Amino acid sequence: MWPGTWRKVFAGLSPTPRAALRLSKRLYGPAGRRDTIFALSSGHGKCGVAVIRTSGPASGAALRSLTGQWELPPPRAVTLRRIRDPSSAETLDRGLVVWFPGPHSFTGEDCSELHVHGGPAVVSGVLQALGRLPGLRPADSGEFTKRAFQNGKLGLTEVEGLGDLIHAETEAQRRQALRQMAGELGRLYERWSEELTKALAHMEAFIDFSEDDNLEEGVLVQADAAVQTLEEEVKGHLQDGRRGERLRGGVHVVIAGPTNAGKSSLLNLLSQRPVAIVSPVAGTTRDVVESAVNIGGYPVLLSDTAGLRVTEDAVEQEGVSRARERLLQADVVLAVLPAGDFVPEPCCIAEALRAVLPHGDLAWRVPCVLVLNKADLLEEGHREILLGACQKGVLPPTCLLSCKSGEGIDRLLSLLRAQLEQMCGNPLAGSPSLTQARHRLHLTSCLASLGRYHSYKSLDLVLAAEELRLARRHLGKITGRINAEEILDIIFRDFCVGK
Ligand SMILES: Nc1nc2c(ncn2[C@@H]2O[C@H](COP(=O)(O)OP(=O)(O)OP(=O)(O)O)[C@@H](O)[C@H]2O)c(=O)[nH]1
Ligand SMILES: [K+]
Ligand SMILES: [Mg+2]
Repeated sequence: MWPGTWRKVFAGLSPTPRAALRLSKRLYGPAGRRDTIFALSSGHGKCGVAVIRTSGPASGAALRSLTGQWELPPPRAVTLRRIRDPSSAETLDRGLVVWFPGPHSFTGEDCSELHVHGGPAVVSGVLQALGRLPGLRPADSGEFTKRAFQNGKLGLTEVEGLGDLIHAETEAQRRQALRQMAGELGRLYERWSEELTKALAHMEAFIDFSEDDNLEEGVLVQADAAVQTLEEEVKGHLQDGRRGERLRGGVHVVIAGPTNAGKSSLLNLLSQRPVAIVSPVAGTTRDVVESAVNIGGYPVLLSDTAGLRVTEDAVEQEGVSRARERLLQADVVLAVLPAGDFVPEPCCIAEALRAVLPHGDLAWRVPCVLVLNKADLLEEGHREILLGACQKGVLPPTCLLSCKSGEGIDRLLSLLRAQLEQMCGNPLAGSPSLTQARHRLHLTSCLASLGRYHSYKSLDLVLAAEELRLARRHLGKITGRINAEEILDIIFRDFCVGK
């Protein structure tokens, strides 16, 4: 049997304001307690099933109001219920409901989920009904995740991993995000933080008690050794060629070469759609044309650029200077040359490649793949001459390609994949990579503090200990153990509503 007040609410009778306030306090807790938030957690637009989530102390009451049943479903079990508008008792849908009493929920608070039919009218009907319940309000972007963090359910690096998982577009990105979300990166930083704490404790003990004889001699040496080991580890972690960040943000591959080599044709071939204009007119491409593609599970941002040549045309000159600029930002260069230019005399390939690469340097720090395009136009026997020439000497990995017939595309893809693998690493192997510029910033500051610790340690132990404390603070900012609202806002801003 329901309590009398409940029966009144369910009968659609509105209680007096005073009684309503009392009722609301009984059901939803006293004012000043945390709001209960709700949002559509699945994607927007028409879909088969939409998931609406609530989190906060009034979640249970909201579920009771919407299902019209006093009895809450068993925890974490999916139950079919009629979902109704509490004020009019009108049926909005029949759907699945799940009750997650805190602390065993995503946010750590009482949570509920309503799985309803994904039509816009059903979804807006349920959202409006929720909005009319006392103590409930629509969630802000990332608020569910923020509450999970504040209730200790997730560390900051895990939160970032979750955000990356939501945005992951390729398999390698997904693997890296899952690993970070599972807490591996966070645990690494926490271990470092603990080691610093230990070293700091030893130093402080020495500072405070070294007058007494009962302190071991080796305490300071031990702390110093621990700091040095840590320093090496942090340095190694930072010198990872930005693999985690590259995998997260995409590898920048720049297509460059002389006019009419087939650069735009190659962009279109790799993108599998006509992204850029292709024409027999030399100097067709002027702006940098970008296209995001997935190559072997790695995210790649391809840039097609203006053909490199000396020209009187002011617009084309601007195109060429943009191409040069983009080349300087490349992670990998795809240099495209027309194969026919180098037969039967293949001697000047290196010369032509130098004209493409920055500073005319074949040993430039950025990896390069050489594409000899329009292989379909080669005469019999010329392929062998070219391939033979490319295997010798200073040239980067080379492939003969025809954008027209598709010949050679498999070899090009495998050359590219090899470069990407080397650059991004295997996200499942080895120690986890740092994935954000934010991590790099704090780790660099941490190293700087450790460096100052070394300068101070023989002069002033108190100052040296202070630097260890600062180093630990920098690590803490990565995992969120130091409560800094500004870092939180930066991270949660990237989340969408309902996450
Ligand atoms: N036969 C043959 N023609 C090709 C091939 N690739 C491109 N072409 C042709 O070569 C011409 C130039 O191709 P684009 O892709 O516009 O060359 P581009 O390097 O982007 O040229 P610009 O933007 O002007 O520097 C077009 O007519 C293409 O159809 C190929 O593999 N074989
Ligand atoms: K062209
Ligand atoms: Mg072009």
